[in-house]
Amino acid sequence: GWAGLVLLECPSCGRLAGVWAFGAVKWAILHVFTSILTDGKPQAVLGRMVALLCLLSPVFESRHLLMASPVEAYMGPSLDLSMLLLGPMSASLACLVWEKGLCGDGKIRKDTNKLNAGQLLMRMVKYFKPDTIHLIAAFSFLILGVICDTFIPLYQGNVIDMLRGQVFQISFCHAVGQLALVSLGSALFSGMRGGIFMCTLARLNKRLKHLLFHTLMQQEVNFFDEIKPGALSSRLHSDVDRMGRTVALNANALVRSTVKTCLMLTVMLGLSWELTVLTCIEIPLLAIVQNKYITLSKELKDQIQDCHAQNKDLASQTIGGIRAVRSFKAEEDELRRYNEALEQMCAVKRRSGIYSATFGFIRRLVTLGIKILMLLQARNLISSGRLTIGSLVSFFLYQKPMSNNLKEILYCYGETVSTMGVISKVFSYLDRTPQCKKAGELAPEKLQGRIVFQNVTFAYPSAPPDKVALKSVSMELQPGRMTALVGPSGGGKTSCVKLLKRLYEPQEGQILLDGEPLHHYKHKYLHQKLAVVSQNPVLFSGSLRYNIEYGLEDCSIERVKEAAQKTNTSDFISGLENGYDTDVGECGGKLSDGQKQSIAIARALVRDPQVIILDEATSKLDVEAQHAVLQEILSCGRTVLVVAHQLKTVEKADHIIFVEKGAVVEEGTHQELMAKRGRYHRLKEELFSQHS
Ligand SMILES: Nc1ncnc2c1ncn2[C@@H]1O[C@H](COP(=O)(O)OP(=O)(O)OP(=O)(O)O)[C@@H](O)[C@H]1O
Repeated sequence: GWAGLVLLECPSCGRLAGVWAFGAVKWAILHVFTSILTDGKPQAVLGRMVALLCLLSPVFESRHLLMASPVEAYMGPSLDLSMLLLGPMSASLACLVWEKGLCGDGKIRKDTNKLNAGQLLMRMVKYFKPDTIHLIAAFSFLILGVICDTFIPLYQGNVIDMLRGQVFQISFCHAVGQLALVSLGSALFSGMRGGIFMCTLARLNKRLKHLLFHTLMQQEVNFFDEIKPGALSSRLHSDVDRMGRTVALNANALVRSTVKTCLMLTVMLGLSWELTVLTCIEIPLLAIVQNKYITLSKELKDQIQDCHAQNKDLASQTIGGIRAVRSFKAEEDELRRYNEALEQMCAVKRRSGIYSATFGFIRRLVTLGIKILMLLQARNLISSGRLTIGSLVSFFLYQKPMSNNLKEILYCYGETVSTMGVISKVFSYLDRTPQCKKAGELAPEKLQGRIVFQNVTFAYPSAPPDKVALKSVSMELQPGRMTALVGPSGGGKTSCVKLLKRLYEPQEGQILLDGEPLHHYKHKYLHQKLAVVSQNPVLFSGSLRYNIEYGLEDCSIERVKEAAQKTNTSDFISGLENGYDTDVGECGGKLSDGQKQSIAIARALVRDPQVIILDEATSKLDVEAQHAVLQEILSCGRTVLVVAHQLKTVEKADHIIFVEKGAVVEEGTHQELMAKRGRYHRLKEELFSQHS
C-alpha cells in the first residue's frame, strides 16, 4: 500500500530502476521488521511471503517494459487504484498456492489425509450402488438445470441492452422467448433433480440403518456393556442420517456448483476478464478463513455429538427408570444432572457460535473489499468503452451466484471433511467383528441335556484384569434333576448362567452340553433347547401372544395357550378384553411383576426346552403358582438349574452347589450340606433370611 501511494505521488521517479530500488528497500525494511517480531527466527513461509510481496511489482513492471511496443515507450507503473490492491492480493494468492498446494511437506501431509478421506468417501459411494439408475437420472437433470441456469443472466443482459429500442421488435421478442425457455427449463430440471435426490437419500438411509442395526445385533454382550445405548442409538439415527445427507447433498451441490462455475467462468471471461480475475481472488482468501474455521469447528462438532448422546442417554435412563426415581424421591437430583449435561452442551454450542460469528464477519469483510475494487475497475472499463451497461448488469448477475457457487464448493468441502469423523465412526461399527466364537452347525434331534462345567475360569472383559468372576469352576447338571446354585451375593451364580446362555465366553476351560462344547451347537437350536428365565424378565411392548412366542417362527396360538396354561396364566389372560392380543405396554409395564414372570416362563416353555435355567424366576409367584410351575418344569426329564435365594426352592432341589468368590465351595443335598456343618451351614441363616 505504501509503495503504491509513493508511486501515485511520483509516477516517473526513476521508472523501472526506481520501482526495483523501492521494492528492495521495502523488502529490507519488512525483513528487519519480521525478524524483530519473531525474535530473529522468522519462519521460512513468512520470508517467502515478504519477498513475494515486495518483488512481485518490480517483476511485473519489468515484464511490462520488455513487452512494450517500440512505438509506445514505457511510462512507469500504472496509476490504476485496482492495480495497487491487485499486487498484494496476487502475491498472497501465489504464496497460498505454493505453500498449500505445491510445497513439499504440506503436500505429503495432505495426501495422506486425503487418502483416508478419499477411501471413506469411495466406500460411502459404493452404498449408493443399488440406486445407480436414480443417480444417473438425478445428475442428468442437475446438469441440464445448471446449463439453463447459467444462461439466464446472459439473456437478461441481452434483454436490458435491447430496452433502448434501437433493435428490431422481433429480436426483442426472440430474446424474451429465449429467457422464458431457459427459466422454464431451469425450474423443471431443478425440481426433478431435487425430488430424485431426496428419494435416493431416503433409500440409502434405510439401507445403512438396516445394515448397522444388523451388525450391532451380532455384537457380543460386552460391546453393549462398554458402549452406552444412547451413544449407539445416536450413531444409528443422527449419524447415519447425517452421513447420508452430507454425502448425497454435498455431491449434488458440488457437481451443481462445479458445472455452474465452469460455465459461468467461460461466460464471465467473455464479458470482462479483469472483473473475473477480481471475482476469483475472493476464493483463496475465503478458503484460508474457511480452512481455519473447519479445523476449529471439527473438534467442537465432535464434542456436541458426544454431549448429545450423553443427554439422550441420561434422559432415557431417567424416564425408563421413573419408578425408581420416584420411589427414591430423586427427581431433583436427576433434574440437576440433566441440567448440568445441558449446560455442558450449551457451553460447547456457545463456543461454536462465537467461531461462526467471527468467521462470518471476516468473510463479509473480504467480500466487501473485493466489491469496492470491482466497482472501481468497472468504472474504468465503462469509461474506456470496453464494457456496456448491459454486459455489466449481466456480469453482476453472474457475480453473486458465482461467489455463492464457490462458497458452496468450499462449504461442501468443509462439511464433508467435518463429517469424516462421523462416517469413520459408523464404518468402524459396520466393520466390527463380534468377539465371540462362531456358532457351529450341531442340532441333534434328541438332546439329553447333560451340562458339564470343566475348569471354567471367567473374567468380565470390562472388569479389571485381576478381578475374576469364576475360578476353575467344575460342576455337573444332570437331566431329570433340579440343581440349585446358592451362595452369597457376588459369588458368581449369575455369571454361570450368563456363560450358559453364551452371552460371554470363558477365558479358560469349557462348558459341554451332552459332551459337546456349547459353541458347536447351532445358535438358534441352542437357545431353543436351553431356556433361561431371569428374576426381572424383559418383555417387549406388543401383545401377550407376541411376547410368549417371541423369536419363534410359525408358532400356533394353541402352543401359546398350552404354555400359558402350564404357568397358570391362561385364566388371567382369558379375563382380559383382548385376550392374547392385549398389549403389555412398554417393557411389560401394564403387568404385575408376578404376571411378567409367568409370561417369561411361558415364553421359555413354549420352546419345549430340554434345559431350563431359572434365575430366581419364580420369586414373585404365589405359592400355588410356584408349585405348579416347578412341577411342570421338572416333568419330561428336563435338566433344571435354579439360582435360589429362597429356602423352600433350595429344599426342593436334588442337588445344591454352593458358590462363593467365584469358586465351588461345597455340593450335595440340603441335608448333606447341613450335616457337613461347613460354609453352607454357617451361611444358611444369612442366605435365606430375607426371603424365607
Ligand atoms: N457386567 C459385568 N461387568 C463386570 N463385572 C461384573 C459384571 N457382572 C457381574 N460382575 C462381577 O462379577 C462378580 C460375580 O457376579 P454375579 O452376578 O455372578 O454374582 P451373583 O452370585 O449372581 O450375585 P447376586 O446373588 O447378587 O446376583 C461380582 O463381583 C460382580 O461385581
